[in-house]
Parts: sequence; C-alpha cells; structure tokens
Amino acid sequence: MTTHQAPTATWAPPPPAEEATEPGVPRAAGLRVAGVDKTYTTRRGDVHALSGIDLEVARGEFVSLVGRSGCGKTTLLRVLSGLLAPTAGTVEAGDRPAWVAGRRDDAVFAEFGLVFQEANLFPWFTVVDNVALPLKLRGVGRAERRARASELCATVGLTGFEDSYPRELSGGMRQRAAIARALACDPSVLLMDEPFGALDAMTRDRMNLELQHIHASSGTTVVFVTHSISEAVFLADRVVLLTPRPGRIRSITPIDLPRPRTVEVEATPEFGELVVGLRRQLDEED
Ligand SMILES: Nc1ncnc2c1ncn2[C@@H]1O[C@H](COP(=O)(O)OP(=O)(O)OP(=O)(O)O)[C@@H](O)[C@H]1O
Repeated sequence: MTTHQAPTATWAPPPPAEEATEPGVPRAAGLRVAGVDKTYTTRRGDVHALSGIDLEVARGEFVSLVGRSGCGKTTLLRVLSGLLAPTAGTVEAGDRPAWVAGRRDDAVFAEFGLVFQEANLFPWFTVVDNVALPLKLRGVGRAERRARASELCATVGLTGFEDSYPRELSGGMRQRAAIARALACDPSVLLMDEPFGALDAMTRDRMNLELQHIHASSGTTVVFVTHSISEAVFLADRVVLLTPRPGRIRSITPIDLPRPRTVEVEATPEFGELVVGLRRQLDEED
C-alpha cells in the first residue's frame, strides 16, 4: 500500500477503454481541477468550504472522495457537476474549460451524468420513460429512446420492470433506474453523491458489484462521494481524502487491488490495510 500525502501523487492512469472510441459508446473525459476554492456567503458570515483543490482524474478512472461530515465532499461534487460556481479556480473536462473565472460552459456539463442519494425519479413516469427522459429532452425519437432505455434497464438489472412505476420498486431498484438514466446520454463523466447511502448493507454490497461492472463496461470516468471507507476502497482506482474547515486534499491513495473485485477482496490483508490506513488518517483529525 502506498499512501501519498500530497495531491500531486504520481499515478499511471489506466489505458483508455478501447470501446470508448466506438460509435454509440461513452466517450469518457478526464477532469482537471486547479486551485478550486469555494466560500459560501451566508447571513451569519462566510463559510470557507474548499481551499486550493488540485486534482486530476484520468479518463476512465474511478475516484472516491471521502472525509468527515462537512469537509466539503458535496460542495466539490456540485462544483464538478456545474451546479455550484467555485469562488476561484478552474475545472476542465477533457481539455475543455468547464468552469473558468466563475463562468460555466453548459455544453461541457450537459455531457455529465449525475446520481444523488435520492433517485429523484418522476413518479408518474414508468421506469423506461424515466430512463429515456434525457434522450427525449435531446430530441431522440420514441422508438430509439425506448430501445436504448430498455438496453440500459438490462445493464442495471431491471429487465422485467421497464413498465413499473417508481413506487413499485425497492430503494435499490430505484437507484439502479437513476444510474441507468444518468447513463442514457453516454456521459463523459459520471458524478455520484452517496448514491447508495440510503440502502441496507446487503443491497449496497450488490450495488457496488453492479456499479463496478457498469464502470468496466461503460469505460466512463467516475467521481464517487461516500461516507464509507470500505465502499470507497472497494470501488476506486484512487481514494481522495479531504480534511475539513476548509476542505483540502489531505491524501490520495492508489488502490492497486486487482479487478474485477468480489466481496472476498474485503477479507484480504491488503484491503484491510488500506481501510485501516485511511481510518487512521481520519482519526488523526480529532
Ligand atoms: N448552501 C450552503 N450555504 C452555506 N454553507 C454551506 C452550504 N452548503 C454547505 N455548506 C457548508 O460547507 C461545508 C461543507 O459542506 P458539504 O455539504 O460540502 O460537506 P460534506 O463533506 O458533503 O458533508 P456530509 O458528509 O455531511 O454530507 C460545511 O461547513 C457546510 O456547513
């Protein structure tokens, strides 16, 4: 295990997925975050949420963001999503400026897929119509979008539930539908904020296996926020640990465990060492 204390850790990105160059398959983009600061201005004063965030995420890489409650994980993810303007700094996606001088390029962010803790499905739409919605908004014809949405339902294990309504699904199934919807437009980057945080432990384990499979087959770049160190280690190529007040990158830990990973990996000494090492860093902040 190698734990780097600086965000400039040398790390060899995985080779870009070959499928990424084929038509109809996601074209993953890397992310470059430089000098990002975020201060919230409130009636009770300023809250300095992020300071000097420098981070490169390689094309096709899976990065987990962890840290104590309130350290700025969601703030950083919202900046990366285009939902929140940084106070300073830049974000680039695949060499295209996304945030520069507080201005966003909508076209860049339109290529990103977002998944939050709540699935946020439209209750009056069926699963397939929810998944197809981003395609509808892009003007894709009904037959084509239904075909693509059914394909995505199969990818996330929802075959047979295409015509169900969200209320007829379990929490895990709703999150799978949300992931399928985020994948509908072949996102260049998939940003996920505690997507499995509300699920029971067994469902969460299964979703982690499925997400790993989806990441491998789609080749997309993923930034994943979680409170769970073991989930972060299980999924990631690298784990980024933030420290609070203001949020800074404390360490970047490469996860060199072989893929595909199964639940058995969690019983290995290598996995245990990585988790303990990260927990120790968190404890040192007390
Ligand atoms: N809209 C807001 N206005 C003012 N302060 C905010 C706002 N959103 C977040 N903050 C503050 O910014 C800091 C970082 O919050 P953020 O939600 O990004 O942390 P987090 O690491 O995602 O927390 P958690 O793990 O609890 O979800 C906190 O001090 C929080 O109080």
